[in-house]
Amino acid sequence: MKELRLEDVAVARGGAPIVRDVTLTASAGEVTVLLGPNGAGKTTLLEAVAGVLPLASGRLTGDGEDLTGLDRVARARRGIALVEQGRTVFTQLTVAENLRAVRRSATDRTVELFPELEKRMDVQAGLLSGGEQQMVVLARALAMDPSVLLIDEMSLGLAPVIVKRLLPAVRSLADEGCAVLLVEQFATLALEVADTAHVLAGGRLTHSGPAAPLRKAPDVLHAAYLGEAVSEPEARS
Ligand SMILES: Nc1ncnc2c1ncn2[C@@H]1O[C@H](COP(=O)(O)OP(=O)(O)OP(=O)(O)O)[C@@H](O)[C@H]1O
Repeated sequence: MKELRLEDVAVARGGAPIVRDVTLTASAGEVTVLLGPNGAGKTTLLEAVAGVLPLASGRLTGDGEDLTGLDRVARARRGIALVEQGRTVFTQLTVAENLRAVRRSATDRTVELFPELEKRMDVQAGLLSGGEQQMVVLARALAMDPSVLLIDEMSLGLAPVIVKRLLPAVRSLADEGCAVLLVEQFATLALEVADTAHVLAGGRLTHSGPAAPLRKAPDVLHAAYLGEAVSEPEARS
């Protein structure tokens, strides 16, 4: 899949509208970051894209094909993978077993991306550091060979120095052709690897545009987090 598109998407939880009017595209070869304050609806939106939650209205398409009516399994078959919040490794299994549970050859690819895991393959995943566990989670998602990777706050509970190690790996996945849609709380770090940025506040997009200008415009980002309608940073005087 080269292009995943959300058109006027609304999502509800327990009958309560959480996300509305979201239109955005995630393209192959790019990192699209979704920023925004806690409770804005970012997880809700990713879950709706993955098919965990239904869309209340709007459309989801992959290269023009309507995916809206497909369930999670059918979307996964189309190449959409979700890395959920929380480091969901099998703690009792070794790193290698965690990876092989998805695909036998997954360990080779993992070592390419995260050489530090090479010596940890026979260690129980539950004994790894948080950062290493997140590497295993990412590697498992990759083993499914997704064309669209949805990543929900992989940095939760991790130190910025670890996040700095993980985000370039996410960038390299996009460079290899994956369309990455990344939800991230470390906005500054995420913008460094992103091509396009969207800010979700109060369930609506308050900013959409290229990531690069936002790196130098914390005030624009701040306003978007507060839910204010904002102009493109380049357009400001
Ligand atoms: N299972 C649920 N049932 C009902 N409402 C929920 C449920 N989970 C989350 N919510 C509500 O939906 C809103 C959006 O939550 P969501 O987790 O999508 O936001 P988020 O932007 O990902 O925030 P965070 O960064 O805190 O994870 C919040 O107001 C939250 O209270």
